[in-house]
Amino acid sequence: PFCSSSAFSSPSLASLLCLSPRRRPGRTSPGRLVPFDCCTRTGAAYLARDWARAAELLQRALHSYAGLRAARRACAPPAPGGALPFPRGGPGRWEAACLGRRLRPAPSAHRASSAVRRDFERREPYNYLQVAFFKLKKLDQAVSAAHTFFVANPQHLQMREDIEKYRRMSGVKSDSFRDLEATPHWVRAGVQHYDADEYLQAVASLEESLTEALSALEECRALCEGPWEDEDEEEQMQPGLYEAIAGTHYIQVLKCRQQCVLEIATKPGRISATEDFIPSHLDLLQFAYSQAGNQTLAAECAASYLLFYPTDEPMLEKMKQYHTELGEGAAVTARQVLITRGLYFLRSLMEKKLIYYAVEHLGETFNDPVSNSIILLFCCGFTKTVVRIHFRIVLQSLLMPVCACFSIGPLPFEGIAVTMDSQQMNGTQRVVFDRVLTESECKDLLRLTKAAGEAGDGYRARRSPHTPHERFEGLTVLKAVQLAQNGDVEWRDAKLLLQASEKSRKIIESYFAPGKKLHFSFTHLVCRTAVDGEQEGRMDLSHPVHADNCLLDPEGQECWKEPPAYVYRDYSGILYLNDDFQGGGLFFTEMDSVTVTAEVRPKCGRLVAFSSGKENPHGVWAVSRGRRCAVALWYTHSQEHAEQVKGRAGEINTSTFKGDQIPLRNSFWVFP
Ligand SMILES: O=C(O)CCC(=O)C(=O)O
Ligand SMILES: [Fe+2]
Repeated sequence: PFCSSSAFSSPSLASLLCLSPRRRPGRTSPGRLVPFDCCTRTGAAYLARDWARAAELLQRALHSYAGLRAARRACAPPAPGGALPFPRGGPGRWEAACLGRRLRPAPSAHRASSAVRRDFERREPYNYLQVAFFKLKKLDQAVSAAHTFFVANPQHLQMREDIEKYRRMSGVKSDSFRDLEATPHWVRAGVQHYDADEYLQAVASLEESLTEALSALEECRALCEGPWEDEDEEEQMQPGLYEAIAGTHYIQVLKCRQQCVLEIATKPGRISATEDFIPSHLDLLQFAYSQAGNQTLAAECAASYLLFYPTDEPMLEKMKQYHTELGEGAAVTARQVLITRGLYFLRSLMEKKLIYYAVEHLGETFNDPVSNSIILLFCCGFTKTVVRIHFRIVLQSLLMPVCACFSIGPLPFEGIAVTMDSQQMNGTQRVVFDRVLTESECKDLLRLTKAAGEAGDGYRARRSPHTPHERFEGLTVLKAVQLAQNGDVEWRDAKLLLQASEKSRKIIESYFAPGKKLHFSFTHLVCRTAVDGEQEGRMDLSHPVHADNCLLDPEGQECWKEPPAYVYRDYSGILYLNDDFQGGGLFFTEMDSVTVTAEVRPKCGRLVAFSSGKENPHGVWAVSRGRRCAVALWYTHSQEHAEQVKGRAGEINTSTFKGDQIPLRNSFWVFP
């Protein structure tokens, strides 16, 4: 009955759904208030008739809006001349600091256009919410949303009609007609008492609502993940626990909990039971207790608050004050029941312990380029084994946003991004990483390619082995080192080539084969240059379609893993250095060698990596102008086939490496 509902014809539809361009919502993390003006996505979901998503986003926005108002209320400075002393810095600063503490992202991110604010004041989102719930066949929730809207908009004829329809519907209970915005009596009482300086009553009400919030959160936890391990036990931090909650199950737990908290937040008679609610209450409580003269409990609330925001300066300051007031001997501890909550909220202790655990147990895998993700997974309760199993699936999945709540220190290879994974490249074992090299590193390596043209090995600027329309210059690592020793190229550049190859090796190893060693098989710096005057009507490729470790037979749809193919190569990588040329894209095909499944445009710092077998036939489009340079890398699991600078360069003078060797010491390059 609601297709013609007011929700679809409301004049403010455009503003609520943000059909006009609007600033994107800020990045958010769990446990933090989402700016309530997150309607761009709501609008998209709504218009796409993705009711579940629309309902979720609307609820989240409503919840954030409520949180914002609560924060404003709680942060309103005390009236001048009242019983309270004026806080330091004056009321304006106090309010700003208080809001800053409560609202994350920053208060400015919560600013919404006046049209959207008006819509929220008029409870417009409930109108959309009722449609979404109705479509989702969640009648009870649809009715309460409709009722909530109607309470604030009794003149709304369309809604009046809708409400009547709901009333006549079988399966709709009369207690479904709830006002979801009605403030529970004890919250109201708490606020009133607070305002009236009746701190003791305020304390009682606030304690009651805190208990209520905790039990609501507890309910979600129990509902979603079963009983907790004994909170007091140090074992909690042991890997065993994470084993127990690891894997896909944990993803489900996280999803379930989010959903549950959301539902509770919009239940009638309940304050929003998010975790942010707890520290806000503790802040109010510590103030109320101290005003009521109970410094011990005030200090306990302050200590509990610090579990959530351990670096909050005003609270640390107060804590100091309480210590002085109570005397040195008095033990001030946080509330026992809040310890896990605090941990949960911040995850800081857990995070640290897990990182220590990871450092200790993960060894080299930990030091890999995607260790960001590994640590995040660890923080989310994943074990080493599970990390391995779920590694690739999990990276792109919901876990990333869910877990991205920790700030972690600088990591090796920080800043590298996975731009495309196998799925996005329509294949298996394919990936594109970006930012593996900086612009200046690309420049330095390009300088080396000049030497390749003059004195490089292999092709020495001869015609390409693949096409007469391009020149091909190659420089092996070995040759680069020799040239550096002779002073023909800068030593620093040669070393950079070694380092870049090692970095790529680590990246590829940890992405595709964590825990299993990958050795260099062959490495060279290659440039392909279009030969002027030979590009007209060109139909050939710069590099014909092939697989790297077998002989491709497109007709037979086979790939023969036998010599002369380099059958021991397991993974291939190409680290690109530039993009100032025409053509030259790398592409992947099916086994038929003609059906293109993915393309990669080279650019500085981009590393494409893939398994070297028949699952990855690939080729390079003709380079029709300019010069295309890359480091081509092949890796093998077989130690026997490991490329050794030493083995093949007997004449290398090892003294060159002295002192210079440090950055390469742990690399897989084998020096004398
Ligand atoms: O340079 C490229 O993009 C790919 C080269 C390649 O496939 C090869 O050398 O085997
Ligand atoms: Fe290749």
